This record gives sequence, structure tokens and C-alpha cells, in this order.
Amino acid sequence: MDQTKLRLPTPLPSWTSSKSDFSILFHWSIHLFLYTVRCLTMLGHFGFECLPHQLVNRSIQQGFSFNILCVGETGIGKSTLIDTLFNTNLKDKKSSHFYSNVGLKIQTYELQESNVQLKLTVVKTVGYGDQINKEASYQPVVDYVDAQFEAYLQEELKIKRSFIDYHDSRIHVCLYFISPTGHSLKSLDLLTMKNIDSKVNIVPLIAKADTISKNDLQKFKCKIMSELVSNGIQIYQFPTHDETTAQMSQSLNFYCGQLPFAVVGSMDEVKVGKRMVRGRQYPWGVLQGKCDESEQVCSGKCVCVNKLGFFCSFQEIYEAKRQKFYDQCQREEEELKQKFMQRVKEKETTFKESEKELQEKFEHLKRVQQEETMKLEEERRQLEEEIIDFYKMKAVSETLQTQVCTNIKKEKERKK
Ligand SMILES: Nc1nc2c(ncn2[C@@H]2O[C@H](COP(=O)(O)OP(=O)(O)OP(=O)(O)O)[C@@H](O)[C@H]2O)c(=O)[nH]1
Repeated sequence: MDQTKLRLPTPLPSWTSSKSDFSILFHWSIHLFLYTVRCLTMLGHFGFECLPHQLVNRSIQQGFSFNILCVGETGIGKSTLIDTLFNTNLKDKKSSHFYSNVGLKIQTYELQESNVQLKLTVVKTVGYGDQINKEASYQPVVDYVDAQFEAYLQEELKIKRSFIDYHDSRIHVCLYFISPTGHSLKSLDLLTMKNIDSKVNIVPLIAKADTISKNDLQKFKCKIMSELVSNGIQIYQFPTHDETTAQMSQSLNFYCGQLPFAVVGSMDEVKVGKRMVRGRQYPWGVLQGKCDESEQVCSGKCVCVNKLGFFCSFQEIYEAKRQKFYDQCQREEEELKQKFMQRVKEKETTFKESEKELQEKFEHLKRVQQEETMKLEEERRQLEEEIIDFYKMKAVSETLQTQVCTNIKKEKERKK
């Protein structure tokens, strides 16, 4: 039978609660089971320990998709930061300040680092904050976010869903670029954030943070946070319970205390020592990505800013996770080996002790048996001597008896 061409029994009964359908389903399951049993060929090692590998392999095959919404005024540094984050040059044209309405620019890029593929969708506001009447500036953003939810819902409602090919365009994170005024949030910022905070994960960023002094920056951050709180605006909450994220960033509480993040982007590569790094060259020196000591931006998928203020790549995160997994495997393997060796040693000691005990028992029995043999030998010798004495005495008595008889006979004959 050609196993590779086996076809499953059809048709598969649609599920109903009636008894007859149940029995059909039952028979079908048995049929399927038999087919499955016959088809089974072991392709390799299996077990649920393989699940992490399968997940990693599937993720690598399928790639990742990440949708970022960048909301901020024209020229605030949205494109530069995205390029910095993903270490690319997405070559985006500069927008004009003279649009009558706010619009959105949606671009999808296929990025690759090593063998990890990323489908990156960047949605940027165009003309944001450039109109005299800014009241409705947030509306296109809200409409876009809602439209993506609606599209996903429509796909979900379809009888025949095809999520494998479906490009899920729902926004994972909204990077909200705050002008580095050092003063406070603008009413437009508050209005927009208030209208989208229930729909997307907002990560507030102070753009072009190299333009503010350290003290002013700290005060500005406090001011922004207090304004967000007093206006009831929900920003993204870091998953402090996530052990992996917590380990990678060492202390999420520290990062949460740094909100909003101060970021610096750059398209230029400058020489620092012997290395070429992304940075901004000033007459007084090179800024290799200022920002607070280290920062992190997280959403459903995680992106983080390293000590120098630039974002680590997905590849690094993936590699770190993979390394952690392998380290854990190695540690567990080592522990198992140690346990095994320990048990072998214990068993060996037990065996040796039993062997010693048995040997002693054997020696003891041997000694007892030897003594017993010697005793028996002595008894036998004594018995043999007794037998010899007995035979001697018997012979003497027989001789005496014969002599007595002879003497009696002679006496009788003499009397006659
Ligand atoms: N000082 C400083 N300048 C920056 C920074 N990021 C970007 N710039 C500069 O700001 C200008 C505008 O940057 P873009 O990234 O094009 O800004 P944008 O928000 O994408 O602009 P539009 O797409 O046209 O709205 C460029 O000249 C950048 O070099 C920064 O962190 N610090």
C-alpha cells in the first residue's frame, strides 16, 4: 500500500447533537484512527519538549509582522527614528507643512536580519498640527485604527477565514511624538491621545531630545506625566510580570519611571573611536544617541532601546531568547547528568557494601564449614580407632572362647 498517497475517509460529518450523527462521527473517528495508525511513520524525535523549537521554526518561517503608528507634527523626526530603530534607510520623502487636512501615509516594508523576516508597516501622520483649526486633527487617526479593527472583524466573520494569507493591519503600538518644547503638552496632543488611548498602545516619546538640557528634560517629563494622569490618558503599561522582558531590561520599574522616553534619531553614521555608529555630529562632539541611560518601548512585540538610546533589533531579542532557551536546556541537561552520576555513585556504593557483606558471610560460612569438617574428621578417626579396638578385643575373646571350649572337650574326654 502506498502510504504517501493515503486519503482520509470522506465526508467528515458536520457536528450535530443527534445520536445518529454522533455514531457516524464515532465510526469516522475509528476509521480515521485506523488510517492514522497505518500511516504513522516516525520522522524524528517527538514529545512536548520540541514545542519551543517548533514555535521558533514556525516563527522564522512565517516571519513577524509589526504595525507602528507614528503620530507627530511634521518634521518632528518620525521617519528618522523608525530608520534608527530598524537600522534601515527607508528613504521617505519630507512632507509639506501646507496640507489642509491631516492625512496618513502607510508604507509596508519587508525587512530581514539574518534569517528573521519582518513585515513592518509604518503608518505616519502627514500634516499633523499644521492647520489653524486643529480640532479634528485626531479624526483620521481614529478612523484608521477603527478601520483596521473592522477589517479584521470582517475577516473573522467570514465563513471561510484565511488568516494565513491575511495581513493583519491592526496597530501594535502608537509612538506619540511630543515636541521638545520643555514646557508642556499641547492641547492637540491631549485631544489625540485621549481619543485613541482605548484603541492602541500609546508610547509617548519626547522627540529630538538632544535639543533639551538634562535638567529641563527631567522637569518636562514630570510635567507631561502629570498632565497625562490629570487628563485620564492611558499610556502603554509595561508587562512587569513578563519574566523574559524583565530579565532583558533588568528592571522594568526603572524604565516605567523614565516615561515618556526621550529619543534621538539619526540617519548619519559617525566614527566613534574605531567604530562607525549612528549618531549626530555637533561642533562640540558626537552624540551617539542621547536619551536617558537606557530606555525601552514595548508593545505586543517588543522593541527596546539600548544603553545608547538606540533600539536593539528584533534579531537581538530573538537571539537572546533563543540563547536563554539553549542555556536553560544545557543547565537542565547538566543537572540531569549530575543527578544520574550521583545515583550511579550511590548504587555503586550500595553494591560494593552488599558485595562486602556477602564476601564476609561467605568467609564466615567457609570457616564454620572447615571447622565442622575437621570435627567430623576427628570423630571419624576416633570411631575408626574404636572399631579397631573392638575387632582386637573380639579376636582376643574368640581365641579365649576357643581355648576354653578345647579345654572343656579335653577335660570331658579325660573323664571318660
Ligand atoms: N536634533 C535632532 N534632529 C533630528 C532628530 N531626528 C530627526 N531630526 C531631523 O529632523 C528633520 C526631520 O526629520 P524626519 O525624520 O524627516 O521627520 P518626520 O517627522 O518624519 O517628517 P515628515 O515625514 O516630513 O513629517 C531631519 O532634518 C532630521 O535630521 C533628532 O533626534 N534630533
